[in-house]
Amino acid sequence: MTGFCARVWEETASTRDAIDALPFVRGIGDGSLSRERFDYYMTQDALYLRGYARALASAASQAQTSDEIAFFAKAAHGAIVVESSLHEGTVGSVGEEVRPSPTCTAYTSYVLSLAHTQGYPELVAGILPCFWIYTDVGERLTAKAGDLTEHPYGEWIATYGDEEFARSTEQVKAIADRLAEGAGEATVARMREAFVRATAYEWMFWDAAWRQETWPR
Ligand SMILES: Cc1ncc(CN)c(N)n1
Repeated sequence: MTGFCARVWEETASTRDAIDALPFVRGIGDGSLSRERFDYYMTQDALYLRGYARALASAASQAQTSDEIAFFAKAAHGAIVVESSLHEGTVGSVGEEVRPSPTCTAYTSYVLSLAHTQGYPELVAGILPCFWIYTDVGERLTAKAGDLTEHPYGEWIATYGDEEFARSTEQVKAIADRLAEGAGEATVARMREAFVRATAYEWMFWDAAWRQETWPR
């Protein structure tokens, strides 16, 4: 692996180690996570996916090739329909009365700010950790858990350990590498910043779920 993705993956190694060490992630893996914490996470994640799907749709509108337009449009549909159905199966339909947590608000606002205030390369770089971190965690948890049929979070682990999801991740990585190759130094620096920040938000999102974060009253 060479190029932009290899560099930012290396650069975020400590954040990724910290993700693996999170009690929430360990608890999903060994099944010890409380239902209450998992339901909090799934509810917030359903809200996150609505914002994230908008960012993917924006990437589709900014893409310059038919393949990339189709890829991001399909990914937006997948986030809002396929992934959200996993959430609905767990916590039901999340209504307007549920408030996004501070971290959920911050992460979705951040990816949407990339969509509206930066260029397509920065947006792709900011969208990538959502694919790559979940593939990475999903593959490791799948390998560790073995047979998922009796696992309390088996459906969640199988969704992100899935080969189709991993193929989508590879496609976004290839797009990011291609965009970085053709971009100037300043754009690549902003792409790097977007990738690093979104990776940190992935850590924060699981940590917030563990704490069942709320707004100050
Ligand atoms: C916060 C978050 N990041 C990533 C994913 C995987 N699409 C997700 N469902 N939620």
